[in-house]
Amino acid sequence: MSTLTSMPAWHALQNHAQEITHTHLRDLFAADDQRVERYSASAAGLYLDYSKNRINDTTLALLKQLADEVSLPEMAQKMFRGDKINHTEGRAVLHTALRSRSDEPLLVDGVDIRQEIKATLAKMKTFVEQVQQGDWKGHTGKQFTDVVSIGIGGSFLGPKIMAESLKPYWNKDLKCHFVANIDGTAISEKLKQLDPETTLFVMSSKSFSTQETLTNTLTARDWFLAHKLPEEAIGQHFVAVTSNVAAAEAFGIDKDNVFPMWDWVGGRYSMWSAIGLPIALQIGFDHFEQLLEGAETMDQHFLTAPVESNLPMLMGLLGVWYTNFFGSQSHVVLSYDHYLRGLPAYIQQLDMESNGKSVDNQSNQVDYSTGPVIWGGEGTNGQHAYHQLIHQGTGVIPADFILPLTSHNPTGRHHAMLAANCFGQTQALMAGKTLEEATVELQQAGLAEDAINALAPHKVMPGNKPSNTLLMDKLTPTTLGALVALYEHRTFVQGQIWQLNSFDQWGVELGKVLGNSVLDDLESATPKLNQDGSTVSLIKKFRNGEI
Ligand SMILES: O=P(O)(O)OC[C@H]1O[C@](O)(CO)[C@@H](O)[C@@H]1O
Repeated sequence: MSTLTSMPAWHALQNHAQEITHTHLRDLFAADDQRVERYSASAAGLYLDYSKNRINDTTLALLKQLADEVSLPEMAQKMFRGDKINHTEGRAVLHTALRSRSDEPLLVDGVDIRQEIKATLAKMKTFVEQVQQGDWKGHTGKQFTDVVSIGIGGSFLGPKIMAESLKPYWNKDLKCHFVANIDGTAISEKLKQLDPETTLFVMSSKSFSTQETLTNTLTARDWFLAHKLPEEAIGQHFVAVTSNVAAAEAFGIDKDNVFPMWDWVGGRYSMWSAIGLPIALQIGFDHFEQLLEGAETMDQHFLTAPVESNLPMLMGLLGVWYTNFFGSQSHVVLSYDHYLRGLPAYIQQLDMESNGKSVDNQSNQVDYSTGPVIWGGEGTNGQHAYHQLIHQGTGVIPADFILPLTSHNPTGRHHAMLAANCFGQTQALMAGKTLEEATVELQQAGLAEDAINALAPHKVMPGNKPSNTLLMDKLTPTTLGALVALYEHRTFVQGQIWQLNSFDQWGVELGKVLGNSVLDDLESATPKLNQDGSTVSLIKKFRNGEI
């Protein structure tokens, strides 16, 4: 038995789950007209209603006890102060420092990283302003109209989704595009739309060794030079963001055009660093700073608020409650805002790359479930698709509903209808529809008894399906920064409970290595073909160009 599953709080939660599983959320609401007041909290411009969860005061007390037994508050302090909690890579985890305005020195290996962060932000600000004002132009003297950000994983999804989410704040004279995939179609389709004279490329790679990013950058460079622009123009049109400045220089990027980042920032936590340069180019540096400010406010809330009102703690602990005591294997994130349609994919990367692990911090195989599948999409679209499974499927799929109260595009009754659908879904998931209610409905519709008996069970909605509702006044850089930081800390909370290192990602490495050996076999005149039968057969089909 692992340390976690032998903790007193874990046992108490197991027993408590047996009891509460017989209680319906409907009854909990009926018994307590103050339930939403008691089970809601606000911070950093966000309001969390967690009353539609299968919890009572005992649940919360036991989850808090579990957090204490795994020393969660101390672990959070360790992360913020720069202890090397990413122990498998020997690295500190300091994305929080990127958005902190504190002047107190923060040392990593004897270096005060506050100064490096400040200097990099200043360099970003100058660059963004130069591009916006046309002081940094293309080689032929034309102002930039397009930015192509080339990167993948954490060096892609954060910038892309934040830029997309903040469209109302865009600098209208500049359009950021994003290319990640090694599929040549991605970059080819993008380049077809662009004029090299007015295009700026930002190459983002923490390691500066990622196959997709290096290859796409070389393709972009070839395209650029093929348009009769000289080699010496590269310096004006290509900049890089990396922690490996030497490799960027060796690749041909001018040293002055390299924006540094550091190994104490995980890729999926890096949009707050210079990896966020495309965001700053798209929305302006002031708005980028507001994004950081929103995140910093959430950081302080996470560090200081008691568990009962601590949004990341509550959301993280509730996730553990369902994963480990109700057998939930997935968690759905539903954005009721078109601009936030990409957020579920961002949280998917953040959470699944962080907590998709099965070996604990003591290097033992875990004997409990860890990170669930994170998925989701945009409301109301999902209501006409996968919500069916959430309502009437066999498992428990906890859901987060996210809604800004004010739209950036007030249009007739649209926003009220959007909100009504959002709230209505949480109500339906919670309350459901009983057999008696379904029967009465069908009787009122005039159906015969046999038909009612056959149909009514299909119309039963079990309800008792948990959800959180997250509201904000409006989607702004500040509230978005707080929202993303909330999910980062939620991921941290769960990783700590599960005793995982949420900051490495060894699992993706094997695929990269094998991919390279397969590539040799696809291209070599004398392939080794020493893989398994299936892989060899696939390689041969590719080489022959026919199935
Ligand atoms: O920024 P890099 O070093 O190019 O890495 C890109 C991504 O690749 C990964 O290492 C996983 O493949 C991510 O963690 C990272 O964000």
